[in-house]
Amino acid sequence: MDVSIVGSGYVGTTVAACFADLGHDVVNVDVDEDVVASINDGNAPIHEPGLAELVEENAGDGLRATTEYSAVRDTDVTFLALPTPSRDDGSIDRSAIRAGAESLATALSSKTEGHTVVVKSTVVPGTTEEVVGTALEAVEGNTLGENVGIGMNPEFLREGSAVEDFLDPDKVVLGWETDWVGEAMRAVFDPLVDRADPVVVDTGIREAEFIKYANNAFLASKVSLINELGNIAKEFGVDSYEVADAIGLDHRISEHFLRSGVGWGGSCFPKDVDALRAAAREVGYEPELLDAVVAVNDEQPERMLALLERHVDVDDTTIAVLGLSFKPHTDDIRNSRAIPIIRGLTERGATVWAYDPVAAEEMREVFPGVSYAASAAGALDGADGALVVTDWPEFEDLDEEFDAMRTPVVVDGRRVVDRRDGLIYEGLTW
Ligand SMILES: NC(=O)c1ccc[n+]([C@@H]2O[C@H](COP(=O)([O-])OP(=O)(O)OC[C@H]3O[C@@H](n4cnc5c(N)ncnc54)[C@H](O)[C@@H]3O)[C@@H](O)[C@H]2O)c1
Ligand SMILES: O=c1ccn([C@@H]2O[C@H](COP(=O)(O)OP(=O)(O)O[C@H]3O[C@H](CO)[C@@H](O)[C@H](O)[C@H]3O)[C@@H](O)[C@H]2O)c(=O)[nH]1
Repeated sequence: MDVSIVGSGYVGTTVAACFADLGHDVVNVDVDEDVVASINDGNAPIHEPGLAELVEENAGDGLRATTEYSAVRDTDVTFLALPTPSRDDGSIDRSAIRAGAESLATALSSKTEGHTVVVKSTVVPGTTEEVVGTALEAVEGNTLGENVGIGMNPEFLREGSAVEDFLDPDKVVLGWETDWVGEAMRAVFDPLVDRADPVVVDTGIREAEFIKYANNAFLASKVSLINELGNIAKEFGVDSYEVADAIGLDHRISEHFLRSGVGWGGSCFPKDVDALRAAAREVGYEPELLDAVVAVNDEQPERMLALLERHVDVDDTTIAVLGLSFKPHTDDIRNSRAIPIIRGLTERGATVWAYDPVAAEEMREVFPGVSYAASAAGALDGADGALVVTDWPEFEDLDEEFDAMRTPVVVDGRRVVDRRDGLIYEGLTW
C-alpha cells in the first residue's frame, strides 16, 4: 500500500521505517528540512535501537521523506504523528495537529477516491473529529465519509525499544466510524498482523483516543504506587524489590512496571497524565487519584537528595550524577528525573559532574554550567557522592570506580549498583 506519515519524530520515523520494512511504499512528510535530508540520506534522525538499520535499508526504496504535503495525494492512508505538547494548564496544544490537518486538507481537496487520515498522535477525546475532521471539511472539495475519512490509531511504543515495540505489539487499536475507513486502516496493519499476531481492537474514534490516556495513566499510577509502597518499605527496613517480585507473581498485578525508584519522566507520562487531569477538570471531574500520582512522582527526586544529605553536607562538594536520559537506550532527556536532581544539587551549592552514554550533549543545553565526564569513572573520580538516576546497563558493572571517590556515598535511584563493603550505599526504596 502507499502510506504517508506526517511528522518524522520519535513516532513518525519509527512508524515510517517499520511500515516500509513491512512492504509498504512510505513517504514521510516533515517541516524540518534537516530531518527530511537525513532520512533521504539513509540516516535516522533520532537515536533508537534498530532504527538506523531500518532507515538505511529502506531509504530510497520503500521509504522517502519530503517537506511537500502534496506527496500525500498519491498515498491511500495518511498517519498524523505530530507533537501534542502540554500548555501551561496541562491541556494539550493542538496547533501542530491543526496545522498538519489544514495542509492535508489542501493537498487532498482535488482527490476523488477515498483517502483515510489517521491520527496517531496522543489527543484528548474529540480532537480527531473537532480538529482534523473540521479542518479537512473546511476546504472545498472535501466531504467527510466520501473523498476523505478520519480514524484514530494510538501508538504504544516505548522510547529505547520503539522498533521492537512497534513490530511486536500486544495490541493494535483502530478507532473508526465509517466502514471503508476501518477497512483501509486494517489493510495497512495486515502485514504487521500476519507477522506478529497482535490483538486488533476495533473501536470508536473517541474510545481509541481515551484508550491511549487510560493506558499511560494506568502505567504511571502503577509506578507511583510502587514508589509510595517503596518509600514506606524503606522506613521499615524492608527491601521493596523483594516485595515487588512477590506481588508481581499475582497475575492480576503482573511483574511489569514495578521498578520503584526516582520516578517516571519522558515525553509521554508527564504530558499525558497532565492532559487527562486537565481534560477531566474541564468536564467537571476532580481527578484526585491522578493528582496524587503526580505528587508522589514529583517528590521522588527530593527524597533522593535528602538521602544524599544524610551522609554528605552537599554545599561546596562535588557530586556525580550517573544517567541523564529519562530511561536507558535513548538520548531523550524530556522530563528526565536528572533535571530536578541536577537543579536540586546546584541550588544546594554542589559542583555537578554528570555522565550519560548518549544524552550529555542534550543535557548541556539545559545545564551549560555543569561538567560532563566522558565516562562514569571520570564523573566518580574525586566525587563526594554519586546519584544513579538512569538504569543504563553499563552502571551495573561499576565497582572499583567507586573507590576513586573522595567519599564513597552512592544513592541509587534505579537499583543498578551492588551494595558492598566499602560503599556507603543508599537505595531509594530498599
Ligand atoms: N515519543 C513517544 O515515545 C511516543 C509514543 C507514543 C505516542 N506519542 C505521541 O505521538 C506524537 C508525536 O510524538 P513524537 O515524540 O514523535 O514527537 P516529536 O516532537 O519527536 O516529532 C514531531 C515531528 O513533527 C514535525 N512537525 C511539527 N509540525 C509539523 C507540521 N505542521 N507538519 C509536518 N511536520 C511537523 C517536527 O518537525 C518533528 O519532526 C505525540 O502526540 C506523542 O504524545 C509519542
Ligand atoms: O517499572 C518502571 C517502569 C518505568 N519507569 C519509568 O517510567 C518512565 C517511562 O518509561 P517507559 O514507559 O518504559 O517509556 P516511554 O517511552 O515513556 O513509554 C511510555 O509512554 C509512551 C508514549 O505515550 C507509550 O507509547 C508507552 O506505551 C509507555 O510505556 C521512565 O522514566 C522509566 O524510568 C519506572 O520508574 N519504573
